[in-house]
Amino acid sequence: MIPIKKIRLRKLNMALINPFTTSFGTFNDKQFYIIEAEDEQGHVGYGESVAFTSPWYNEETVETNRHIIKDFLIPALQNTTIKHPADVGELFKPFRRNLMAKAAVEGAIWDLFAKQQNIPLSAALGGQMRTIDVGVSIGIKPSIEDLVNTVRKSVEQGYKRIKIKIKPGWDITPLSRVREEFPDIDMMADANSAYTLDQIDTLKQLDDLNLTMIEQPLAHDDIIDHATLQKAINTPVCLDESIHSLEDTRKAIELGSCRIINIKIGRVGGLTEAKRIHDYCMEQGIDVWCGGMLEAGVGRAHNIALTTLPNFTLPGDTAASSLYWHQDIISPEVTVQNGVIHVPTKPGIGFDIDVLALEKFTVEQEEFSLQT
Ligand SMILES: O=C(O)CCC(=O)C1=CC=C[C@@H](O)[C@@H]1C(=O)O
Ligand SMILES: [Mg+2]
Repeated sequence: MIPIKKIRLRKLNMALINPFTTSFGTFNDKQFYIIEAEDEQGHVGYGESVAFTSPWYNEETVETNRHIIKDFLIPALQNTTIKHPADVGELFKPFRRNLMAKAAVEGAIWDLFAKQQNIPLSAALGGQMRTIDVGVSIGIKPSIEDLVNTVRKSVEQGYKRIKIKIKPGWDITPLSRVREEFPDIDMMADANSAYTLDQIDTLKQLDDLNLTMIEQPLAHDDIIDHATLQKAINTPVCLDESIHSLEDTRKAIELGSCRIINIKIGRVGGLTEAKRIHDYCMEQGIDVWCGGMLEAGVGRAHNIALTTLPNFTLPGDTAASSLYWHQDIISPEVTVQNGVIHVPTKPGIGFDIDVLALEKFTVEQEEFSLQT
């Protein structure tokens, strides 16, 4: 039984070190919710929502998070006995989608559970890896030289994999230049659904670049055209936005839509579903890696715990805090030594919360008492 006395919603606003460009424009800072679940003994579990302030990645926003968590998810937890964090997903099933809101609340309960059991979150999930390999994600750059210099810096920092964002008009030429400069690096491209099958000839040219994968080249809600594309190219297709559940995963694999899956805890509704997808992909021989959503330290810590599961065979996007934040909300911050993160062994997410930083970045907070 996981007794929860109160749940706190904190809206944070943190300035990004590097602006993040999406189809909605460029973000210079990130607003997001941290969820705190506290028990009678004073243990506090932390979860982080990865929703942005605009619905460019999926249908959720910071504001929809508040509405769904306050008006549906917390009331669903009232007068309910939660025996294990895996029960939370079942409880939230009647509410459609809003997976990032669900994942943030479930994540706080997973962290609280692990702290109550006095075990690391990684152990609670069944993970055993003591170190994890990580890569970096590089956005669209103003020039090819700028891209090459950014790749060089990341390689010198020892990152195990370089992910480069592409779009029509910024694809084969910049990638070829990087490959020319760095013939042996583990390089992948992320298209964020910028292509259609009309550009299949361009996508076929990726096969000359020895990429480890092309991530989400086609529509965000497609697995049919991705299956057509995967049959036409040798480069493994990796799905991100198309996969929201174990069921989506099963269908994509049956159709041959991909050979790799980027698992993001927020996109699939939480750690329980993320673990189910991991386990199914392991049975089916599909490699997985843990994607990033520009998380602060709490979300980063959850990603690290998940990535200790055995089928996370490919470097993920959980890079060091210092690539994103002037100051993170955890202590110590996430650091990367030669492309490797050492998994924390303390109970729960394994990092302390930097309470002063948390307060400094909190722009709003609400607290709800729970009868569980
Ligand atoms: O957290 C990171 O550094 C990775 C961020 C990142 O690459 C992405 C975040 C959200 C959507 C995409 O733009 C992209 C991705 O495809 O994972
Ligand atoms: Mg992606």
